[in-house]
Amino acid sequence: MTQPIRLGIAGTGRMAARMLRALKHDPDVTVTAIASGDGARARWFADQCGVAEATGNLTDMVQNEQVDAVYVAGRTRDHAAAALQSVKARKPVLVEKPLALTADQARTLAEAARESDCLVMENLWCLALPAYLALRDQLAGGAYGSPVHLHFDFGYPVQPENHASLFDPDDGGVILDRAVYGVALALNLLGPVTDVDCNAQRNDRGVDVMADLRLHHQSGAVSHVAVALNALMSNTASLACTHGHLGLGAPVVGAEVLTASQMLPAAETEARPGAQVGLTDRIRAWPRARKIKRKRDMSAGRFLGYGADPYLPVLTHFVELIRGGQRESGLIPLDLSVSTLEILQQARGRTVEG
Ligand SMILES: NC(=O)C1=CN([C@@H]2O[C@H](COP(=O)(O)OP(=O)(O)OC[C@H]3O[C@@H](n4cnc5c(N)ncnc54)[C@H](OP(=O)(O)O)[C@@H]3O)[C@@H](O)[C@H]2O)C=CC1
Ligand SMILES: O=C1CO[C@H](CO)[C@@H](O)[C@@H]1O
Repeated sequence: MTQPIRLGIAGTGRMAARMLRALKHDPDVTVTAIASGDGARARWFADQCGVAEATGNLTDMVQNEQVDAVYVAGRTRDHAAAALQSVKARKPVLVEKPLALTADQARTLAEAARESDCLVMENLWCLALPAYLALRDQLAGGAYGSPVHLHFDFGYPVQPENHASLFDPDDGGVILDRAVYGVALALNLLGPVTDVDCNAQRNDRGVDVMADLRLHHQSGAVSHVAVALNALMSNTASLACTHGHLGLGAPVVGAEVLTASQMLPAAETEARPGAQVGLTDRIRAWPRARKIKRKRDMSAGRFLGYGADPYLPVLTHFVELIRGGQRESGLIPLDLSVSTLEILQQARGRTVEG
């Protein structure tokens, strides 16, 4: 029988705990060690989670023979350095989103990964969800024509007292934390970006809490990515194409519903001056019929479940890459992560106060 991958986790926060919960559903992975900036905290966290090894020294963990691969789950500002340590030890590493704090850090990490032939993948977990894969397949199939406009919004209110990292001026902000998903999807679906505009609201510490990004793609398409830490948004994605529309239902980060509707040029009807009122017009004039149609439209959409936990598809993908000796993910390539960070950085720098 194949032995489970022995994973070391660098981090003791919310996401480290959340991923440990997801991993309970994955018999292919066992967590053998925890690393933290603080040894006592690592021990406490490991004890809470039933993990044997704990250390306050990340180098010790990545070099530990009981660790085959590493998951970097600490603060965003520490991602690149932690992942580099893993690359130096030639251990495959899954790095929380965003891959790094800056585009330079991301590029350095990507180069090191390629030079060392070591697998590095950003945890852009949504891209591995069945609904996202189906969206890409539908678009590639060509039946909806060419993509023209993407709208993606992700926001719900969170309080600084419960989410210190998100509101830390050296680490957080909504652009890095939440726009990362929409920007990665936009690049994935609509290709390279030539120009970025951004409007944002900042709190009294200068942290961006709401942002509205507009990406101009080389193809001529436009993406609109809106994100918030201070408001509830629709949490949906909507892709307008020349021959139809594809959409991801709420919650877009974790979507399980794909909607689709086609409108082929042949379906366009000409206005017919003086035409008689037909059956269709009579039905349309009946409010009850419109209500039934609306109910049907609202429930339309394919349910594409992710299984027991939304993080399982990306974990399964990571394990498959390791088992297959792959050095990079085709689904979440490093170039995508680097380009995403370049855009996030431009948006952060180019922000016009809103
Ligand atoms: N993929 C996803 O869906 C999500 C990803 N993330 C990403 O995960 C990363 C971590 O986010 P998250 O786990 O929410 O952040 P947390 O603030 O919960 O934890 C981050 C780090 O802060 C330190 N820390 C946490 N709590 C305490 C405490 N009580 N006392 C002292 N230190 C503490 C720990 O450092 P140490 O490791 O040194 O112990 C921990 O690793 C971010 O990069 C974020 O973008 C976040 C949420 C969801
Ligand atoms: O990446 C993320 C996914 O969703 C979280 C909340 O549910 C965000 O805050 C987070 O950073």
